[in-house]
Formats: sequence, C-alpha cells, structure tokens
Amino acid sequence: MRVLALSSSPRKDGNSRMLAEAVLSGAASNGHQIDLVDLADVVRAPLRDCRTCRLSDGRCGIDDEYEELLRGKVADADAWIFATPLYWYGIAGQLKIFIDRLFCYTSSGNPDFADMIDRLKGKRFAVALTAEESYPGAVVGATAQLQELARYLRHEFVGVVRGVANSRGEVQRDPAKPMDQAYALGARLFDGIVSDYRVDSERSGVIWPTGAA
Ligand SMILES: Cc1cc2nc3c(=O)[nH]c(=O)nc-3n(C[C@H](O)[C@H](O)[C@H](O)COP(=O)(O)O)c2cc1C
Repeated sequence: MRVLALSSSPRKDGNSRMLAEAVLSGAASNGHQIDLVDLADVVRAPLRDCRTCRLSDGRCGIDDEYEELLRGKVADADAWIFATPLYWYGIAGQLKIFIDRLFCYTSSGNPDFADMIDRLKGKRFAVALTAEESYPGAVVGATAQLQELARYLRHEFVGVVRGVANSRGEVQRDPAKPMDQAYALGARLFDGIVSDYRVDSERSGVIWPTGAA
C-alpha cells in the first residue's frame, strides 16, 4: 500500500514532521511504500474566488505544484498522514490551504471533478500533531476538524498521535513516548479495526482475534 505524509510545519526539522516520519517508519516496517511531502514546498497560494480564478476550461488557475501533488501522490495514496503543529489551537495554515484547495478540483466547475472525488475517497487516515501545551483540550478543535474531514471523504480515521513539544526535536523526549506511538500507528495503519458502531450494528462481541499480541 502507498502511504503519503503531508507535513505542514514550515519548520522542516521540527516535531510534527518527526512524528510523521515515525508513522512512515512503522508503515515501512510492514512493507508499505512511504513518501513525505513538505506542503511549504508545494502550496504557494491560498484558495481564491474560483469564479474569477478558474481558467476558461474550468481548471484551477493557481500556478504552483498543488495540482501535480494532488493528481499524483495524494490521489494515488492508500493512506494519508496529516502532520501539523498546533497553531493558535488549530491546524497549521499550510495544511488548511491544502484542504481548502481541494474545492477547486471537487466542485462541479472543474471538468474532472467526478473522477477526482472518486480518487480522494476511501483511504486510511491518521494525524500526527505536536503542541507546546499538554492540556488535553488544546488539540480538540484541530483533531475534530480533521476527523470531520475524514468522515466527509469516507476515509477510515485510524488515529491521532499527539506529542507535547516546543523546541526542535523535543518530541523525542516526551515521556509519553509519542514517537513509539507514531511508529505503532504506522505499523497498524491497514490492520486496525476502525469502528463506527451504531446501535444496530452487527457485532461479534470480540474486537481482537484470539492470539493477537
Ligand atoms: C504560530 C504558532 C502558534 C502556536 N500556537 C500554539 C497553540 O495554540 N498551542 C500550543 O500548545 N502550542 C502552540 N505553538 C507551539 C507549537 O505547536 C509547537 O512548538 C509544535 O511542537 C511545533 O511543531 P513543529 O516543530 O513541527 O513546527 C505555536 C507555535 C507557533 C509558531
């Protein structure tokens, strides 16, 4: 399977990217193909008013490497890892812009929108997030936003790994060991049961197969 991490911190030797790399290492340990993109290298402009920005054939008029990233790596991946620092109790701007600009390719003004919607659906999805504050509520808004995005895109939301860190590399010293958690998350990216039970869901009563470690 192809696992793509989108790292949104402008600090490329920072904590959230390190967590994402650990998720990828875990995925690679199970034979998956891994890749990481720094959004700051690709996404150079925010969403504009599509009515005035679209080209005459309906394609997106913003001239950067976003479309290449989207049509290639993002649409082709089987799992997305979104890595973000907590910025002002939300996700980093680069990541928000990446998400906002999905609109240009999924709204009906774009000639390929139906195909793109198909290609963006049904992936495995995980989040690697770092914040200075350890207060649990600090990351709730950012996490909820990404969870709702995953639901909307019909993804399987596998999990969130959260590190408490500020200076570069400090996430490795977080006593909660988020780097290990990230590795484990990557390793189980495609096997974990992601449940979204309803009251009338059929359930066997057993979550993990007997004999599982
Ligand atoms: C612009 C900015 C806003 C931030 N806002 C918050 C915040 O609201 N809460 C928090 O706990 N940490 C906040 N931080 C700290 C970062 O989330 C923290 O240092 C994180 O580990 C940085 O990740 P990085 O090394 O991947 O860039 C902020 C940092 C910056 C630069």
